[in-house]
Amino acid sequence: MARKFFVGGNWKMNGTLDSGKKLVAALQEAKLDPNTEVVVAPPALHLLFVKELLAKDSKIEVSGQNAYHKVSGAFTGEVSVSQLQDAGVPWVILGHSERRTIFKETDQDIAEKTKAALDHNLKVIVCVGETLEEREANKSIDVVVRQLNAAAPSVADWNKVVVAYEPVWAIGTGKVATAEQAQEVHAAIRKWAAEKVSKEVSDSLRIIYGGSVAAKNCRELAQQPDIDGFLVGGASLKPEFADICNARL
Ligand SMILES: O=C[C@H](O)COP(=O)(O)O
Repeated sequence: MARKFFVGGNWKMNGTLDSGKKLVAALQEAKLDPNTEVVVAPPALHLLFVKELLAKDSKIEVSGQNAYHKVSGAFTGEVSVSQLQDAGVPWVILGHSERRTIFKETDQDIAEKTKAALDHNLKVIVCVGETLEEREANKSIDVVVRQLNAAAPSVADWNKVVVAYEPVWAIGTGKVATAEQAQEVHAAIRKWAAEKVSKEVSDSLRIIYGGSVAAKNCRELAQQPDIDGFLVGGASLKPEFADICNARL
């Protein structure tokens, strides 16, 4: 089954309203591959502004970078899944390694958030990936499988999920995983899906790669059989993001 190429731009905690406006204008002017699904994740404060700017080009959707699983209440500083739904934000990134490492989110937290997001009709980019220490101990696949096993019971409809493999050691470091290293883990994720979920889900699940993706390395990665797109950090703030969206052209 052909899986639609997916490229997410995670702007993280960067930019201003003005720089967001310029990024949107650049995307609207770029000639993007119509066979690529493009999603951008601005900071929470900028989400609605960017969504409104993009409305002229409905092909590009917006995503939250995180959400809290409770619907409402005394959770100062959080944005809930239901608030994203209410605001018409269709996607949310969950389990990003910066949430796991800096903000100490656990596999259980991410499972709860995933369930809540899907229950509120959001589509979810679930992130998994190992640290450098875990890779050096040959535990990359064990770690990713552990993270997926924790999230899987929360998923009733895998069509609403994209899995992002993001080795922590490759994020923002300029050390991109080689195409072979990334493909090996992506193939293991697809095998996991076939065994734990179903062959049908395994065939259709989009597994995207994140970690220092740039215009100069995206094409080789995009040619791997189990790499269905990218989650891009730093380069999503630059004009080269359009080239990354067009990696399969
Ligand atoms: O969400 C994106 C990833 O953390 C990758 O970030 P990066 O492209 O800056 O390495």
